[in-house]
Amino acid sequence: MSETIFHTKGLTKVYRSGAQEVHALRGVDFRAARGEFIVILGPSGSGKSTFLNIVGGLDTATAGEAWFEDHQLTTLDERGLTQYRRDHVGFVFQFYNLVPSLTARENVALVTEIARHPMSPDDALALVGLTDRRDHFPAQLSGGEQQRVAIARAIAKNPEVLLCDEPTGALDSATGIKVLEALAEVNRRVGATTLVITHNAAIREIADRVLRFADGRIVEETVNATKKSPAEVSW
Ligand SMILES: Nc1ncnc2c1ncn2[C@@H]1O[C@H](COP(=O)(O)OP(=O)(O)OP(=O)(O)O)[C@@H](O)[C@H]1O
Repeated sequence: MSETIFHTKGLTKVYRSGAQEVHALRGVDFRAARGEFIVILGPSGSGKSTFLNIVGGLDTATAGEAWFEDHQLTTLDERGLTQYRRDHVGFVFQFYNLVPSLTARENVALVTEIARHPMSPDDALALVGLTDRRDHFPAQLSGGEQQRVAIARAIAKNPEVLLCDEPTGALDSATGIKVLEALAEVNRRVGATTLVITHNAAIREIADRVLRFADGRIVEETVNATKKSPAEVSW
């Protein structure tokens, strides 16, 4: 059996505001093998982002366990979580959060300057097919190109894990496919274990495994015997 990189046991998250409680996660048991490409589907409010944020060290659990390799994330303090994120995790969100006054290469270099084992900004931009745009500013790039810069920035520190929350949510399908191609390429070439949250069920076909969340739980899991390349997917 392949090596486990993440696992969770009974992962539970309750948000409290005043007297109100929201049960965002109701006991999630999960395992990911190193290098897997996992797509996460499920209705709005089903707990997908909460789950991703906890395994990414951006949020903490109310109960249960979340492990990355032999680190118990649920016992780390703020400082430990920051270190975990810095050393191991790349994030890609729906909105790219690039620094407008910096070029593509400079945006990526912001991360490589503080990383322990970075690749060069040029190599990261080449992986996402943006070598010829590296001296452009974000305003001179399309939405899809900006998202590919954000992916280059996330992978330039050579993270073991790439966590993506709606990476194609703001993009049309042709542009979204280019972004997915960049993610698939990074997963293949760098071997980063990749989790992608999406509302777009067509994207399931490019995954090794698909998880469906509903009401704070994983209610369905599908293993794809063969996966498609992003270019073969349409929506
Ligand atoms: N900071 C918070 N405070 C209170 N409730 C929250 C907070 N963050 C999320 N929730 C609630 O937890 C539940 C799960 O939210 P979550 O964002 O994980 O769902 P999701 O499946 O990612 O939804 P979407 O697809 O709309 O992004 C929702 O009911 C949400 O309103």
